[in-house]
Amino acid sequence: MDEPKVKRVVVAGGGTAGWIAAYALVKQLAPLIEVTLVESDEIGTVGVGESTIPTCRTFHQYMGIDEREFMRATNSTFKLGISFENWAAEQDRYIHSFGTLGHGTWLADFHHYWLEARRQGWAGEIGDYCFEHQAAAAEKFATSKDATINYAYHLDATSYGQYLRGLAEPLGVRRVEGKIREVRQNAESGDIEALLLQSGETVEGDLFIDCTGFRGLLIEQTLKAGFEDWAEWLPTDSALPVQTESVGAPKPFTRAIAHRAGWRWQIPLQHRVGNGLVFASAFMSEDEARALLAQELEGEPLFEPRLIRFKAGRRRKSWVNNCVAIGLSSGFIEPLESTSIHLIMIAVTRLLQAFPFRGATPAARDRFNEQADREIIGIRDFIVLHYHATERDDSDFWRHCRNMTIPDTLRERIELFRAHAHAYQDSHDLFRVDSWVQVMLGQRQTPASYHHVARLMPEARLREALSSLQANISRAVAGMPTHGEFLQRYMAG
Ligand SMILES: Cc1cc2nc3c(=O)[nH]c(=O)nc-3n(C[C@H](O)[C@H](O)[C@H](O)COP(=O)(O)OP(=O)(O)OC[C@H]3O[C@@H](n4cnc5c(N)ncnc54)[C@H](O)[C@@H]3O)c2cc1C
Repeated sequence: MDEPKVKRVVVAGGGTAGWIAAYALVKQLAPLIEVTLVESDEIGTVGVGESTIPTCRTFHQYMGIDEREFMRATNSTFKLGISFENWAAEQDRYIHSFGTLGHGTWLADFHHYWLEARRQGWAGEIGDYCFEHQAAAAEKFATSKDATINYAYHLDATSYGQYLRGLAEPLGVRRVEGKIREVRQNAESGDIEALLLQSGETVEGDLFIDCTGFRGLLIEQTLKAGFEDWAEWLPTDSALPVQTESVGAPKPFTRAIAHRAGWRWQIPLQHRVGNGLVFASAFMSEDEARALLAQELEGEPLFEPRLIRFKAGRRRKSWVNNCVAIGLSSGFIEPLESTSIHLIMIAVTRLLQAFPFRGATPAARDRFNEQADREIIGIRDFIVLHYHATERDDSDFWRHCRNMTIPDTLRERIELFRAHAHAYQDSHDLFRVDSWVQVMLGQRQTPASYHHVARLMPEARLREALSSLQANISRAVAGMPTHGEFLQRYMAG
């Protein structure tokens, strides 16, 4: 085989996206490629992004990351899902867990049988039939060789970048500190040839990964990929993150607590809690948001919250010429279901699988962009569901969300669920049927009917199946340590 044409890879940006990309590229493809990362200490990183989903574990396994070492370095805790509070109605709560709901059949998923049991009047809540859900509700956690538990992490974003840097540099990633002043393109092809830094240094490359965050220095400012704005469906556009001291034992779930113009998060780490208020500036001023956050914080703040403005939407193309945008430069939905780090990891995985050793072809770029589009659209719909399917009527913000026109793709899903309890996961969808069901039910979407096969099951058999499942899960959860106890033991091990 002839020598690869694409050998010098330049990663622009050293936030979570930049260091994930740099580490993965060098770990998997060196010495076929050389990786240089350019980051600016003066600009810094967005500094948030601390809640993940279980795909993070798979990615870490591919990358040979040791769980204990990573958790120690990033003060991580375990996460079993998200507790949604005040979403469907004030004082309401449900958990979207990472678990599987009961056991369905090939004809009908579990929730159809559960709906029949509810009709008969004796079934518990849907979460009673899910191990991760019950464990989260009881604030328990344990991993063991005998039983699987589906989990993710809460991590310290700054330490995570530093940890990955510590893995990447010994493998050969060259880090250049400095501000990119100009991007040099080939006059004919438009391909990027080099980054010119303020120091006068020039960093040349064959393939450029734009991880410069919201500014999209290469993909947008240089290559004009275009941005599709989703503000009509996702009205929040501002966040006030702040860290506080821990109060109490860390919970094995993220809290997403809705307020009158958005929501706030609580992410427990080993050494502190990450908090933040997300709000829609059209419905709440910065001063009001600061006052609300200060009033609701549970621990002592470790610094003054700083305002982050963002735009929900996606880059029209993530891969243009010889530049691939990964991370916030490729789009941002909003952090409600903790999907951004997943999108970084999946984009890096796709890039590794389709690495353009002989130069980027239009077919490779189209395939990459098509996959990225489909996935982010599926996530967008899932997030919009939380805002739109609500009974809240207590503020202009919630009335706007209830009444807004939603994407057709989501409207069809909601109609299907309401009419037939039908939920599905398309091949490009990140979220499984169990996730759609938990959120649909949590947002009080009551199906008018369900698969009649559930009615064919004799009541005694259905009762026996559900009761023993619930009892087995409860027994297992009762025997588990609390999340705090397990964490302490695991970190000491
Ligand atoms: C409020 C909020 C909450 C979030 N919560 C979550 C969450 O819970 N879970 C989750 O998965 N995601 C979350 N995210 C998203 C997550 O923060 C990002 O996906 C992640 O941090 C990756 O960011 P990034 O690396 O793309 O950009 P950044 O962190 O902004 O990094 C950009 C990098 O580019 C460099 N750079 C920029 N311009 C130049 C230049 N001219 N010269 C040199 N270097 C330059 C910067 O110095 C920096 O190193 C959240 C985002 C927000 C806004």
